[in-house]
Amino acid sequence: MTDSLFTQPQLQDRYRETTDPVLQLEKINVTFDSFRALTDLSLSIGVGELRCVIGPNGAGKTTLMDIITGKTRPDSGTITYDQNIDLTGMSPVEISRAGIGRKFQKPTVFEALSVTENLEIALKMDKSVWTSLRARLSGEQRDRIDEVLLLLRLTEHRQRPSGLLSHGQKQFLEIGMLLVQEPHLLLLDEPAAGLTDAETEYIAELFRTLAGKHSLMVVEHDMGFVETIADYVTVLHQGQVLAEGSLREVQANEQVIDVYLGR
Ligand SMILES: Nc1ncnc2c1ncn2[C@@H]1O[C@H](COP(=O)(O)OP(=O)(O)OP(=O)(O)O)[C@@H](O)[C@H]1O
Repeated sequence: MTDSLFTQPQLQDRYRETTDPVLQLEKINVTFDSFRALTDLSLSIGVGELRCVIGPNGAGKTTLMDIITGKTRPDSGTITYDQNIDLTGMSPVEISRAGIGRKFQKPTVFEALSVTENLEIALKMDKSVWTSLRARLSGEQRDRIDEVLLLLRLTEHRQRPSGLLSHGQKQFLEIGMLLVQEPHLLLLDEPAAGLTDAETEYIAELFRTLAGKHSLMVVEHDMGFVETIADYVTVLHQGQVLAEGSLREVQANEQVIDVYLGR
């Protein structure tokens, strides 16, 4: 089922290998007043990779997502998406249209609207809420919504006002709102926060399914969840990359143990 939804190749896909970077950050610096939130940060994420970013509070994880999505402008450095798109001068809307979707930690669904209506709005991000609700969906768009409802286990709740969903269902709906837009790169901030064990297990399985067809960058504190999903982990500390590698490798790193994992 996911195959038909997530294999809409872009023209350049056939020239890409999974080792090619979908996102490259080089020497990014971000300063708030005189505080250095990111310092000379360089990071590369491969096509189809599932990357986890971990690190203590204040390490710069949210700021990292903010500069990728255009919410915050870096003072210096370059951000290259899909090998030749320079994100540094683009607006958040342009970046989203280029294929980068972001899910914030707190669900931000339209609570008065039904589950399906939320997905319809997400499909037509370029229109206002009411215009998009009145606009007719194509058959293909309806199919895509149905597939996402099924994938996120929301089919039987499709007519319910979203405000009546559980916290986990709202998180799933928001992930669905990203998926209907078919992003190439998904940025997810603590997607497992507040989920039940069963929901966490399902979301881990879902992310593993999405990886390969999408690239994912997941910021997460729950090490059990990171262990289940991550191929490769980046540890941030004080706005810099402290370590990178498999979870086992970074867990064995003395500096990572000192500043984040504890002894
Ligand atoms: N707009 C801002 N103005 C001033 N300082 C900021 C601003 N945004 C972030 N900071 C500071 O930058 C540092 C990095 O913050 P950031 O939110 O990116 O960290 P984080 O790793 O996401 O932390 P957490 O795990 O607590 O969410 C923090 O010390 C924070 O106080």
